[in-house]
Amino acid sequence: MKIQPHISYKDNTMHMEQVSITAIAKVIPTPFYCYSASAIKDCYLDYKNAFSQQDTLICYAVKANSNQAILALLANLGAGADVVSEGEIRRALKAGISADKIVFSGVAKKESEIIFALNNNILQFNVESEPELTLISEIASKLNKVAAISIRVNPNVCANTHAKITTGKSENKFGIPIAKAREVYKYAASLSGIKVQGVDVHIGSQLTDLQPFEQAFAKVAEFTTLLKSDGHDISVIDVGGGLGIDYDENETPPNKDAYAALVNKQLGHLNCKIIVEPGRSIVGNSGVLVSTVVYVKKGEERQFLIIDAGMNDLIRPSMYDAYHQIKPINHTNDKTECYDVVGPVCETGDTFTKNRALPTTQAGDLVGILSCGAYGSVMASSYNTRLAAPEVMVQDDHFSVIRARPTYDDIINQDTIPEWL
Ligand SMILES: Cc1ncc(COP(=O)(O)O)c(C=O)c1O
Ligand SMILES: N[C@@H](CCCC[NH3+])C(=O)O
Repeated sequence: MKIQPHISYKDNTMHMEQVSITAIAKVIPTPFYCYSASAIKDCYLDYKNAFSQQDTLICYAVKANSNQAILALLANLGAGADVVSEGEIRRALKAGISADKIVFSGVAKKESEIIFALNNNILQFNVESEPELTLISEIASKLNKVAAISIRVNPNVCANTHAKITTGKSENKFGIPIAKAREVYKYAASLSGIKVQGVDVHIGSQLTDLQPFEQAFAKVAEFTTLLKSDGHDISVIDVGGGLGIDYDENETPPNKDAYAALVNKQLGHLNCKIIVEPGRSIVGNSGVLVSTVVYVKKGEERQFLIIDAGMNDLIRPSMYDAYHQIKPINHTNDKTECYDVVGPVCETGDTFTKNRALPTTQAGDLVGILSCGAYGSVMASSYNTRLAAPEVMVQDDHFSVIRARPTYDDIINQDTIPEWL
């Protein structure tokens, strides 16, 4: 039985591609993240095919999952990168993504990061404010460099997603209000060390319908036409990321073909190079967080499945009330019971789901939390002095550890006790 393109049950055991997750858990203690290389590759190629009629660069949003193995896999396929820090630029370069395919987003680019990006000759800065523009101009002039820029416009569009991941409303910190952006382009064109080349927009993440994109892109199209009539040489439109995935079995977010067709319909006539910055829709459904049930605890009102993964490993449910499918790794029981699935962290919010019907489960059983490839391991912390879950990548019939579990010494020795104590 298939549960996701590269995840299925064979002999009642969950397999990722052809590898039994139980077999992995015999050698890697839980909790661990497990990713399918083929799932990532297929999602990237779906984008590539969807945009094959348009001059497009797919810049994977590194923040979604920045493991070097995933970046290298995407680099080998020709992907560029959307980055938001010097650290992510370093990761992308080290994985083999060339600088001329790197776009730098983010509201708080610091001087040192701008210097680093300019010295590495990245493709484009996505500028989010006037002070940032001034600073980039000053630094570029000093370094005798020219910074190619797009300005991220904020179209004030409702993305119909969770408030904490909505970025294109006027109350959000991102971008420059589209109504004010014309003046800012004029200012940008007057600055030394700046080459105005494009327009950028990103309205939020986990969008499950195309209508907000349509609204935003319509505004961007109209604005780009205006900029061109003002004499700006606009050759790039960066449409950001945000395409959602199916966390729930019943969800059917738009596919990449429909999304690409919309981009073409709204922006194709402008004859610009299109940059897309997908994160979640490339890696999200490739990953499972595998965990062991430590105890089954019967409370007065609830029954708790206490597992060895916590909110420090996967914060999405406690941070955004996010839904993730939870499945037994060994499906041996057709009877179901209702459980709250909780982790070991000393917070009531360390809850993955409440009152969910799951196959009857016992201590020692393995469970898989699905769709954890994006914004899972990258958002992990060592809260409660817990060791970061290792990461494993599967391809066909083999797997490799792509990030090992640190040791307690690794994390405890990061602290130093001042000698005066
Ligand atoms: C500027 C920018 N680009 C791309 C992304 C990637 O978004 P997603 O993972 O939803 O595709 C984000 C995250 O929301 C972002 O802030
Ligand atoms: N961290 C968010 C997505 C944020 C996207 C970054 N701008 C999530 O897990 O859904």
